[in-house]
Amino acid sequence: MGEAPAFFVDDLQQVFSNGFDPKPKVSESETIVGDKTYAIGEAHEGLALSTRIFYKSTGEWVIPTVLGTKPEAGKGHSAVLVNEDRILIIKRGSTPEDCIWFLEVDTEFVREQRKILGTEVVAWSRGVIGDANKPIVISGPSGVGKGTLISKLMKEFPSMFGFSVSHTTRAPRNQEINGVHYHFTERSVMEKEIKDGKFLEFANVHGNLYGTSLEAVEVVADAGKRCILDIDVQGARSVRASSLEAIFIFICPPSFEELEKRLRARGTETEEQIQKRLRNAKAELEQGQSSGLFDHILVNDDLDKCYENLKVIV
Ligand SMILES: Nc1ncnc2c1ncn2[C@@H]1O[C@H](COP(=O)(O)OP(=O)(O)OP(=O)(O)O)[C@@H](O)[C@H]1O
Ligand SMILES: Nc1nc2c(ncn2[C@@H]2O[C@H](COP(=O)(O)O)[C@@H](O)[C@H]2O)c(=O)[nH]1
Repeated sequence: MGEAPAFFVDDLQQVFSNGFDPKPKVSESETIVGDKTYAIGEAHEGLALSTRIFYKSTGEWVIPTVLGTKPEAGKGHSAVLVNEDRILIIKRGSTPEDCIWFLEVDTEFVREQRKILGTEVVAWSRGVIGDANKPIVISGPSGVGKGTLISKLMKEFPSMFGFSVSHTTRAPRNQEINGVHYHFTERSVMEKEIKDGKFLEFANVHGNLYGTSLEAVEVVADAGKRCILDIDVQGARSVRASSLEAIFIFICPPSFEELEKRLRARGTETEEQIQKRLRNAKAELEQGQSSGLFDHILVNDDLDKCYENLKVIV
């Protein structure tokens, strides 16, 4: 797959064998990936880039399902196939933050989505420069809404962010899937793996052992995504001391009463566990807000507002 390099075409006027009538494009690039040709077009400056796929073997054009945020057209672009599975788009005349994009055409994520949706799929993600590529560490007391915010981010930008799946010795909750939400493990096994140097960080949290394996972070990086870690304040401190350069965000509740309300309403802990988590929350809130460990502190009062602020940071 992907033997042919991509090229840039200005004012493409091509007519294709199946009579497909391509709308006039200001410019269009074509990238050959195996049997398929991905045509990425720019109709007008400011409008989103369009994608069509031409099947050489059948002579047909297909409009794929497009995931992720599409880039806006600029003053033309160049396209280069990378890793046989994504097309690097370099926009002309754009700001440094907006000039590099990737169109995933055959990544693991795209292949999975193709199966789920039963259609041809491509996924856009913005290329990142400098800080924008750093992993994101999200901490805050239990029940503040870290998981909720991370889920929203992953749902809106599925090809951009990847979740670091932690190990834990706590029992799975209903709906939690081993390998997706956590790697659920025995304490003795995890302790051995910690001794063997397999963990970036680990901590005793609310009476259980939690930790981020080096592999969990590598899996996300290997998928070409930006890693998100949901870890407690002790873990954040360990990551800060490690060689992993990350952005640290602390999420606060609007009040302690509201935190308690959310934790109870979630209905996943016993009364004893809730009390333990609330006791620990007091210390975490003090440390989180005063230690200088965190680059950003967000108050999760209104969920949508907090999410918008999170998006601005990341
Ligand atoms: N801004 C918000 N307003 C009201 N409820 C919220 C808000 N954010 C999250 N919640 C709710 O609060 C509960 C706890 O949220 P969530 O499970 O995301 O917390 P968490 O910080 O990930 O907790 P833990 O650290 O224990 O995993 C959930 O029921 C969620 O729906
Ligand atoms: N230090 C680490 N803390 C972690 C990790 N994974 C999760 N956590 C934190 O644990 C608590 C409780 O989580 P819950 O799923 O049992 O509610 C929460 O604050 C998480 O942020 C980890 O790998 N390392």
